[in-house]
Amino acid sequence: MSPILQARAVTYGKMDRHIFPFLRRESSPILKEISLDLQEGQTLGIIGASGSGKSTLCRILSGLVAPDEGQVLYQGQDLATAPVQVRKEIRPAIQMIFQDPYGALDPRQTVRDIVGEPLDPAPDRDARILTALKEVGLSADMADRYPRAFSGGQRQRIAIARALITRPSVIIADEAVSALDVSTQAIVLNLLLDLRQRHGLAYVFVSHDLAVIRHLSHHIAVLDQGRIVESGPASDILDTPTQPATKALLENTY
Ligand SMILES: Nc1ncnc2c1ncn2[C@@H]1O[C@H](COP(=O)(O)OP(=O)(O)OP(=O)(O)O)[C@@H](O)[C@H]1O
Repeated sequence: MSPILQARAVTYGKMDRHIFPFLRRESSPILKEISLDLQEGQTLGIIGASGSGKSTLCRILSGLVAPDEGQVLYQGQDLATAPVQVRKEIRPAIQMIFQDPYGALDPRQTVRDIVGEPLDPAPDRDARILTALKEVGLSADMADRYPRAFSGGQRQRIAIARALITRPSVIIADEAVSALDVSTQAIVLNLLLDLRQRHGLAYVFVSHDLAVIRHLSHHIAVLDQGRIVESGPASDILDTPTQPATKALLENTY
């Protein structure tokens, strides 16, 4: 099996150049030589203490931010240096879902506009919006309402519909269920599992909740101060951790 998404020796955030460009002070990078593979149709769980670099890694894997060193490869193509046409084709294939279903949706846009936003104008646009809503269990009559009319779980479904509409192969979910109450979490997780099965999606799934990670992940990578200190099959990492950082996470369920 060949990986669909790979990080190769990714280093990011080496300098405080945004604050004092003239000083160019060397600081410890946020991410250090990160290498990982995401297999097609599988889930890679990412765990790590607060500030270990999980959100930064998500932004880099999604192509929103380019690494300072190293590469992110989608089907072997470098997100940063592939020809423009290739990058244009890759962009819709990797989508992100964020933690905050309230903050992530523009309150002034209808659900139709929010879900259709990643699509270029196309004759089948409206039909695709309604299909995406149906995929996440929302009905067509919800399309003309505004986010404020929905519960947290429904808003996260809207965010998932928006991610699905470009027919991605990879979804990167950064604490995607953390803001939801436990029973809504279970419903949204089962929806994500169902979509993985139906569309052969691969997920990078960041969560501080190890039960959630165990439920979803085939493989797990443990981040500690910007480095991957341990990675492997989910059951190995969770049942027989070898690194102090992993043991601390398991003991504290931070
Ligand atoms: N824009 C930025 N400029 C400077 N430093 C940043 C920036 N974003 C994040 N950092 C720093 O990078 C480190 C990693 O942050 P990141 O948000 O990726 O960690 P995280 O593991 O997702 O944390 P949490 O679980 O608390 O969300 C932290 O030390 C943070 O202070």
